[in-house]
Amino acid sequence: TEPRPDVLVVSALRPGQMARLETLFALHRHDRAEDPDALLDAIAPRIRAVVTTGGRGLGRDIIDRLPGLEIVACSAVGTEKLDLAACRARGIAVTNTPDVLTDDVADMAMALLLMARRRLVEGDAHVRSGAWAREGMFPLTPTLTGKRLGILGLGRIGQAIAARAEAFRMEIGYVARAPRDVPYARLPDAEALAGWADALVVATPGGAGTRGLVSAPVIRALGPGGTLVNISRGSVVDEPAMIEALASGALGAAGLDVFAAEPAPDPALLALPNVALSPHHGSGTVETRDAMARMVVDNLVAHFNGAPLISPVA
Ligand SMILES: O=C(O)C(=O)[C@@H](O)[C@H](O)[C@H](O)CO
Repeated sequence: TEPRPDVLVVSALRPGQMARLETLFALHRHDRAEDPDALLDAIAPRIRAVVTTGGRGLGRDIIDRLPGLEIVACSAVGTEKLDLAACRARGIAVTNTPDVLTDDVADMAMALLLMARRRLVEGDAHVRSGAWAREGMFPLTPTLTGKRLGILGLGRIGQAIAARAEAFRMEIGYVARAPRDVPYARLPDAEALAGWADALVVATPGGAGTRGLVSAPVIRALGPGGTLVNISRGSVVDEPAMIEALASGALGAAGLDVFAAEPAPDPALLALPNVALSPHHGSGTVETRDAMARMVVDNLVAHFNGAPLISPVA
């Protein structure tokens, strides 16, 4: 029988799919190694595939030490922490896990929009602290119904957010590199979209191409009554400018699932009352993470069977 291909696990998948990997491949646990360097020294020439996650990624430091690497399978849709250029240069295939997480991430966007705009975190505290009985009713908040939602990036997740916002009877506008076949207003750039919208959701990929796209002028254009939601990557937003605007009232509120520094965001952000926070959990459901893990293993099986990959990264 053919020896099982050697696979390096840089970041583990859900338990069920790890068990499946164990049966299909010879696993080498870089993520558990006491001395990962020594492990690589011992097995590097044999490694044909790497398993990783979006948060961990994979850099040249490891890629360059694996002469026989054929495929990198990543459990995430966002691949900005993978050195795609290094993979492309060597013809190494890369796969990610789109589609299976779209609904959960879109739900998270709507949840953060409601939490921030209806001030649900503060309202929860108003009840728990006894302030409701002591001080009376919580202040009124702005509504969502009939308001304008601007979506920055109308890809799969952006469109799923739009579908949900329609159910909330919001008017939708968007910015995208190319016009989409959708019944929404297309605005020329982020600043115009922020000026048009009551709430702005960031749904672009991360990486160099979108770094600081939500700049200080964009945040100013969204304004004191505006709500900013980010379920993409912290790098897309000029975070110091956002913190300043939230503190001064130049920006009304924000709902954030991603940050410039994870897992320890800027303490100034954590102290602001008009921000709803979530620990990069957009895809954080059992069902979705299991589906993402399954997709990683399915891609590896397809690769080693010489079949087309399920979700190759272009
Ligand atoms: O898919 C993505 O791009 C994500 O951000 C999340 O679904 C991942 O869970 C995260 O990258 C951690 O691996």
